[in-house]
Order: sequence, then structure tokens, then C-alpha cells
Amino acid sequence: MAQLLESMPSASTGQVVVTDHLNFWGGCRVKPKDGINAEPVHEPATGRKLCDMFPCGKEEVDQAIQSAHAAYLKWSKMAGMERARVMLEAARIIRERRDNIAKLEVINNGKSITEARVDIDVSWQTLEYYAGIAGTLAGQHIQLPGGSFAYTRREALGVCVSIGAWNYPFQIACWKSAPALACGNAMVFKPSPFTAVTAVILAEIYKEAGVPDGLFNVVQGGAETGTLLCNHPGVAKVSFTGSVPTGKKIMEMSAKTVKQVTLELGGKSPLIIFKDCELENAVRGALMANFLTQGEVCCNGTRVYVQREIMPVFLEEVVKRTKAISVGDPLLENTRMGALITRQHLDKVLGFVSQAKTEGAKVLCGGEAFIPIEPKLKGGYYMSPCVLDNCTDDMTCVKEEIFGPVMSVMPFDTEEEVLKRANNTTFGLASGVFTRDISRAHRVAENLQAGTCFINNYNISPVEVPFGGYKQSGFGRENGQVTIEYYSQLKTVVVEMGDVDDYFNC
Ligand SMILES: NC(=O)c1ccc[n+]([C@@H]2O[C@H](COP(=O)([O-])OP(=O)(O)OC[C@H]3O[C@@H](n4cnc5c(N)ncnc54)[C@H](O)[C@@H]3O)[C@@H](O)[C@H]2O)c1
Ligand SMILES: C[N+](C)(C)CCCC=O
Repeated sequence: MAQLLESMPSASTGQVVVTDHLNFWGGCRVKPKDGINAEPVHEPATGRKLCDMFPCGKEEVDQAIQSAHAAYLKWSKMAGMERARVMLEAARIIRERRDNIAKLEVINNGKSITEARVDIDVSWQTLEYYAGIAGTLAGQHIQLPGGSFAYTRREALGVCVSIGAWNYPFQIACWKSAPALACGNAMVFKPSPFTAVTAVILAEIYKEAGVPDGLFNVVQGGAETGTLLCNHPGVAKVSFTGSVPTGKKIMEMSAKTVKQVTLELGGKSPLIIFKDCELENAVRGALMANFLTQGEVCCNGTRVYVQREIMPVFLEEVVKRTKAISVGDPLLENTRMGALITRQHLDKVLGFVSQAKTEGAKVLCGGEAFIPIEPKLKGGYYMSPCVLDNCTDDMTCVKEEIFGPVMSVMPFDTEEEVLKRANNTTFGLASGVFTRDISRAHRVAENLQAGTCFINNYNISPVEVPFGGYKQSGFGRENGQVTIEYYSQLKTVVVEMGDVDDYFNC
């Protein structure tokens, strides 16, 4: 794999083939046990096969969890500062290899290279941030009567399982592993079967940085492998990023052995644009809220509510700029939108556009399969970014998560009305508001039922800031100091300095 990364500077779309083993436990890559049931992983930009993914079965999952447990016993006994040093080294290596990792991420995921570089930057920043926190983990001292006292210890949970989605493969692995490792846990990570290639790079980097063998492991597979992980008695916690239906299953399986759970699920977030906004920023914000990573972003603000008076000018600007987004080869510097993850997903997104038309929405631009001129890209999964007008709250495109580059725009008249409509959803991941009225901005933020509210921007999520959902978008948080709570447990130690009461008179 090191060789594969080193070959990245000269790699171009349609060239790379991955033949290395993609599982990793016990400190090294592991050959699939049977070498049967291969599932092809495709390069979204071309549609050609990138590698085979062999799903891990029970025996392999057991091995990975055992190896994680052995590493946890060593790692959790180290001082926070010692763990921090190793994590900082891992962050340094990621930073050093940032361009190559980003390129491989593009080849596997289809997003543009400019976005992938940001993802990798966020990844090493996450490790640096939690390395900083590792040395500060501490308990409390509580004075009790008669000189007695109690203290609390913040302890690791044990072996944590993480199951990732395909839209931010490397970044998700870092968002989950950094706080987990900082707290002294070990991790078994299962990437999405569509993006099997980059998590193992992170495993190798952790190893190179000096973590004990088995501390961060990668098992490949889909739902079956995920089920084995969630049902495993040796696992203390499951952190999941994915869809709401799968999240519900994860919770159900984890409940059987009372595993802790973090769920980072889907969304259908509202973006509210008031007539007093700075229009240029609002238009840019709407694009940021809908078209990053081909619209395959959980917190996207896909329900765009625009105050009626500015609707014509907003639509004119947003459509003009959406039409100008350059779609194509994701490894080219000028490309701003690459390919969707799979042919099946592309068809699903295009299906949402067709249904929106049937239900009365008007396509102002895009919403069609896009076939680039270059021959090697013809099998890729591209579409033109889409803006839908004439949308109403009861349409499927407004109610369901599309997870593609489709923006639904709706007019509103009053703040009270738009808040009611914005909150009328079972999701609650994110929200946004554009206005120059500072009081209104904070009032709207307070009243939106979502885990994040962006004021006068969208999709900004620095690692210092907690990220996670309300309602069926999940619970628990990633990033920020609070995430320590989700990867550690508190032990209370009560110390008697006097004699024990003779309460039973015997
Ligand atoms: N809130 C967030 O932070 C966040 C971030 C990214 C994506 N997402 C959400 O993820 C979804 C898209 O990702 P996806 O299509 O990969 O989601 P998905 O739910 O289909 O799959 C997610 C992961 O779960 C695994 N999985 C599937 N069935 C399983 C089962 N029964 N048991 C255990 N594991 C199982 C998959 O193999 C994959 O690794 C969208 O809904 C999106 O909003 C949320
Ligand atoms: C980095 N973003 C754009 C906030 C996305 C976070 C992960 C959601 O899919």
C-alpha cells in the first residue's frame, strides 16, 4: 500500500488498480481468509473496477476484535501525554502524505481533488486536536465528611467499533478514531464496501506512528460484517455513520448487550434566506449547502426557503452559478463536481428528479445524467447539478433525503411560518439562516430543531465544533471537547478515612 500511495503523483483517472489486501489487524494487512465472495469496488469517475473487496466473516471479525482488545490493554494504561505524542506523529504523517491520500480518496469516492484535500486536512487536524485533549483528561476530587473523599477517573470504554459511510471515507475514520484513541480505546473500523481503499492507509499510518499492534484495525464488508461487529460481545461501543434505517438496526443490535452507541445519520436540512440577507453570500451559501461532494453530504441544506420578495433575484443568481459548476474528471484542478458514488445511486437521484417533475416541481437547471466528452469518463456516474422551483412541503423531493446534487427551493412570507415548516420533519441534523438582522439570526437558531445552525454560511465544521443530530438524525456527537464523553466512562472511587459505622449493632 505504501507503494500505491507513492505512485499517486503520476496517477490519473482510469489508471489505478488496487491489489493489496484491504483488511488490517494485529499491526499488518491481512489476506482475506477464503478469497471468495469478492465484491468489485468501482472507480466512480470511470465506472471501471478498482479492486475486489472480500467481506470479513465471523472468524476474521473475531480476530480483529481480539487484536484490538490486546492493544487496548496496553494503550489504556499509557499516560495521556504518551498517547498524544503518537497521535501527533500520525497527524504529521497524514499531513506529509496529504496530496497522495487525497488523490486515492478521489479515485475511490469520485469527489473533486480540491475537496478531497480539504477532507485530508480536516483529518490530520482532528488527530492534532484530540492529541491536545488526551493529556488533559482528568477526574474530580470531592471532599467528604471526616477527611474522607471521593475522586473520579475518566476511563476508556474498551474496543470500539466504527462503521462508516462512503461520502467522507478517510475523514470519517479520523473523526471516529481520534477521540476514541485519545481516551485510551482501541478501534475496529468497517468502511463502506463502496469505499474500501483508504481506511487501511490510516491503519498503516497509526502503526508507523507507534500505536501498539491491533489498536486500529480495518475489517472489510457490508451489512453482514457490520452485523457481526454490532452483535459481538467483546465490543463496548458502536459509532455509526450512515442512513436512518441502518442506524435503527445498529441501535437494536447494540441494545442486546447494552453497548454504547453514537449515531450520525441522515438529514433533510432547511436553509432559510431572509430578504434582508447579503444576497451574494446567501447564493454562495446555498451552493455550499447543496453541491459539495456531488450533494452527497449528510448535513446539506436541501430545503431552501427564500423570502418571497427576493425569490426572483435569488433564483436567477443561483441558477446562473449552478449551470457554471464544472462537472467532470475529479482529479483535474478546475473540476468542482465529480462523479456520484455508484450507478445505482445515480439512478436513484435521477429518479427523485423525475418524481419531483411528476409531482409538479419545475426543473430550472440540471437534473440529467451527464456524459463527459473524454472517452475514459463515459462509464462514470455524473449528473448535472439541479435546482427545483415550484416545490411544496409535501413533495417527495422536499421530504426525503436525496443525497445528490438537487436543491429544492420554496418561498415563504414570515419568520413564524418558515420556522414551523422548517421543523416539520423527522430529521434534525443541520439548518442555516441568512439575514443581516442579528436578533433574528439568533432567534431563528434557537428555534430550529437541529444539531447545528449555520448563520450566514453553510457546511463549515471545524474539528473544535461539535457535530451531530437532533430527532432521527441521531445522537451523540463527533468533534469538539464533548466527544470525549462519548468515548469514555467515569469511575467514582470513594475513600473512607475513618471507621465503618457499626450500624447493625453486632
Ligand atoms: N450524520 C453524519 O455525520 C453522516 C455523515 C455521512 C453520511 N451520513 C448518512 O449516511 C447515509 C449514506 O451513507 P450509506 O449509503 O453508506 O449508508 P448506509 O446506512 O447504507 O451504510 C452505512 C454503513 O453501514 C453498513 N451497514 C449497512 N447495513 C448494516 C447492518 N445491517 N448492520 C451493520 N452495518 C450495516 C454499510 O456497510 C456502511 O458501512 C446518508 O443517509 C447520509 O446522510 C451521515
Ligand atoms: C464536512 N462536512 C461538509 C460538514 C460534512 C460532514 C460529514 C457529512 O456527511
